[in-house]
Amino acid sequence: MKLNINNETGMLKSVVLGMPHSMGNAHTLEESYDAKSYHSIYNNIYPGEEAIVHEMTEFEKILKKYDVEVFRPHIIEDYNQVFARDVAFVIEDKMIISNIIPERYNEQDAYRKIFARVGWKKIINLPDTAHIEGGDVIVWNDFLFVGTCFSQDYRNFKTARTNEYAIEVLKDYFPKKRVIDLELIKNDTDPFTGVLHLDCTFNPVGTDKCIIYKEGFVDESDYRLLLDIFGEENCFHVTKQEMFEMNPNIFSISPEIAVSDSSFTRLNNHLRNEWGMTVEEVPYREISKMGGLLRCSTLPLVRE
Ligand SMILES: NC(=[NH2+])NCCC[C@H](N)C(=O)O
Repeated sequence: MKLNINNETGMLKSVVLGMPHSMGNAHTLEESYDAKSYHSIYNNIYPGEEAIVHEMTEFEKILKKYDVEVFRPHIIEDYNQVFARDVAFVIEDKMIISNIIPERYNEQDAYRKIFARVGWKKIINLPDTAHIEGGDVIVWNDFLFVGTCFSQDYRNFKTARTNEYAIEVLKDYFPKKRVIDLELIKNDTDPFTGVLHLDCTFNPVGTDKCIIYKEGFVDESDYRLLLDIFGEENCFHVTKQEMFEMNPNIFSISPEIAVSDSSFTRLNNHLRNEWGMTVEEVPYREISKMGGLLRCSTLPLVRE
């Protein structure tokens, strides 16, 4: 397989979709490692497997409808494998294996066959202390946007998944990319305040547009920079409630086609009516309760 990812929206050819089966029981509050799951466990609304299987099956149908080749990780018993995005990520023709949070280490085992297809020459392993997850990495042509946490107490946050060292290493591997680090607000228990990954607060769509939540950024100047890059009129601003519902985390099949949650009325109308896009709607409310959505469930391998 020849990997090829230069941006977020090029015509999708191959993708890994996470695995809903045998996801195990809900964690305890103490064991949870993202604010949205914490909130769901606390309120006794953490989803069951049947609902998750249904939602991912609906998503897969849309991918197949557009002739996308869909790979799946193999099933690890009683282990949540819904969010393929974070396990590894592709930049150009290289696959970088994430140094993911320890609670999710085992997920990588299930990708052995996929890694073998990619071939070791195209795989980059990072030094152990370079922490990074695919949800924090957004490739956008010459730009590489990376969500991070520079705070002193980085290690105290389970929701801080990407550190400065990983960004430095990425710069060495991709010297031609303009790497933009974006510091994100972290909070392990309040999903209305903290953002887990960059793709929970910002996501490009089309060829020159994006969805963005201002309060996800520590520095307003980072938010302003993104507005400058995309142009104010090309940015769809989401509210706090919409961020909580995970509106930024939709998934593009091409510059013209996005897969979105059927409950995102304001966003979907905007994509269709203002930006002329085709929006494929899938039910994804239950998955959203585990801290990710459509982008998080995928790991794109080839885009045209
Ligand atoms: N790219 C993403 N935003 N992924 C969401 C992952 C959610 C998962 N519960 C975690 O905490 O790791």
